[in-house]
Amino acid sequence: MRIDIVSLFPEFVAQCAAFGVVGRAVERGLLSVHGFNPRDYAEGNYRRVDDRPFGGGPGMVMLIDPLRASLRAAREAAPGPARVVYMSPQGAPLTQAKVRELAGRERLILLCGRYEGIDERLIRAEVDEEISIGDYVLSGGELAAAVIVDAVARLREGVLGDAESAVQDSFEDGLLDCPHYTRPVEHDLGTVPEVLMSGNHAEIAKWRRMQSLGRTWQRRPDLLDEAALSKADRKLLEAYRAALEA
Ligand SMILES: CN1CCN(c2ccccc2CNc2ccc(C(N)=O)cn2)CC1
Repeated sequence: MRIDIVSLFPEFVAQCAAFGVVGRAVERGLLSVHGFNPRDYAEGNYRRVDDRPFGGGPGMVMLIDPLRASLRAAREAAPGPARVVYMSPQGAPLTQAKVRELAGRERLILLCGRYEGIDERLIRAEVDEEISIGDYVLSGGELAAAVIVDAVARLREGVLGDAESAVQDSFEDGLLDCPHYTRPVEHDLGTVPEVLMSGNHAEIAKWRRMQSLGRTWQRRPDLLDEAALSKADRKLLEAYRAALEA
């Protein structure tokens, strides 16, 4: 998979692909991340990439042509169609389902806005979809792009070993994750739930599923569509609730 980043600070995003599982994926050639800086494609001796907004108001707006030239350079840097994604507060909320869809593509171009944003005509002509990583404002789209790089990369075949498998990830099945424990069993901060020491893998799986269901119900009821739960899941959630009242 190739991901191109159009940004005034491309090394910022490239750094996010230099560590951990994503860094290893890049080393192994499963993924490549390349930066394109609109300033390198800006005309004139001031190499302007922004200008004042028509209609007045504070701040500056990114100019069309340096961005358009950067996007063209990114497209031409490698074969094959690329999906152009613009990270902005006006985008569709990023979900794990959307991450899975983006991870299925061979090429992405992530467009990072600075200043007050980008001339709308460039967005309409070049952007395939706008995505927001949450309802808050960042000083630039680079952190949002880094989120997409990480979330997408870890779903690519071969990136995560069995040990780190994304399959049990929370949100993979639409639920929050269960609690995790490791050594020591006895600690002044408490002990480890008995079931996890039982070696009974069916019971352990049931306990973990119950915890995921219960925590989702408690913390993110918006994620829990109780109607869509299997009978077994509904029973587990009942057991979780009953244990709270006990
Ligand atoms: C002071 N201005 C800085 C630039 N910004 C802006 C405006 C338009 C596009 C990109 C940006 C870059 N910022 C982002 C980007 C994404 C997210 C997200 N939620 O995904 C939050 N912020 C508007 C505000």
